[in-house]
Amino acid sequence: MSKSAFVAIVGRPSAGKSTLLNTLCGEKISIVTPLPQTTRNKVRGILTESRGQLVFVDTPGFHDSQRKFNLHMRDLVSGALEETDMVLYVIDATRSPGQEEQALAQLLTQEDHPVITVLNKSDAPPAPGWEDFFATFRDSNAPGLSISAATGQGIEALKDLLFESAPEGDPMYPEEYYTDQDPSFRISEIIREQAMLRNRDEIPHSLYVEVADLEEDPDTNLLWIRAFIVVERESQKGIVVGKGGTQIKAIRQTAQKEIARLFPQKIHLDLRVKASPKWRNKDALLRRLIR
Ligand SMILES: Nc1nc2c(ncn2[C@@H]2O[C@H](COP(=O)(O)OP(=O)(O)OP(=O)(O)O)[C@@H](O)[C@H]2O)c(=O)[nH]1
Repeated sequence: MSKSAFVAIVGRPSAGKSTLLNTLCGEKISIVTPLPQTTRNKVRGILTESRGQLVFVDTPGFHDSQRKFNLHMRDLVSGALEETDMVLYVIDATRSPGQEEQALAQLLTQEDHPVITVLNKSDAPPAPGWEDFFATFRDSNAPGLSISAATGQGIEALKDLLFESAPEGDPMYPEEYYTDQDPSFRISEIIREQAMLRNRDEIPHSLYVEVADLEEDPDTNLLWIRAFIVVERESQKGIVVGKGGTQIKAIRQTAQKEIARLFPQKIHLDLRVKASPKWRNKDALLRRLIR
């Protein structure tokens, strides 16, 4: 009988959840940047092997704060836990445990589902404090495993553990699927990754990407995409566009290349910047962005 499970990946911002999802599934599913809280949506990656199927839900980094934006993200984490069979708890071993980690660990001790805890970034020197942390925490959860999502170290052992702990069941998705995201979402995530990487110091979290139009021309085998990078303030538009448009051009070119790797068609990306004041406090928009 084969195994089948929904697995929620949880952890503090920048713990390496998206990198781990990509390493486990062998495809670039979730965007990865060095900035915390890059992941805003539940993203599914699917790993199918002869021993079964694991469907991963990549949750936003857990953040213990009252801001509206963070509250939405926290609801999303709790929601993701309800829908899953197992939890993969990712810890960044290079950062000492703090209050946030305690809060998350506490939340997970109340979990009915199996929790598999991994110490990530084992390729880098560990921070102090983890031994004490585990003395109070590890007993109530699954054994810890040292891994590196970046180098792949410990990933096979982790897969073994995940499949062993998964309940029996039939696959939920066809074998060839590795994600169930819709195309415009994947396109917007690729553009957002590039925009964030290139605006690191100035406006990291105050931008989102809207795919306004997707048109396919079967005669020329061209996929035409119009997308907007939306910033909070008029004054931020110039930063994203860059001197003489060099920055937006670079974002467009790199994103277009990345998108072309996912689709069989030739890609034309028309990319523009616009301002939508205070988008982060608008409830309706947040609900649409954080699905
Ligand atoms: N050295 C090292 N760096 C890693 C490893 N895994 C992830 N990183 C880096 O850690 C940073 C954050 O990685 P992400 O995968 O985006 O982290 P995340 O937990 O999904 O972050 P959020 O989206 O903010 O919740 C990136 O710069 C990664 O390259 C690892 O195993 N070793």
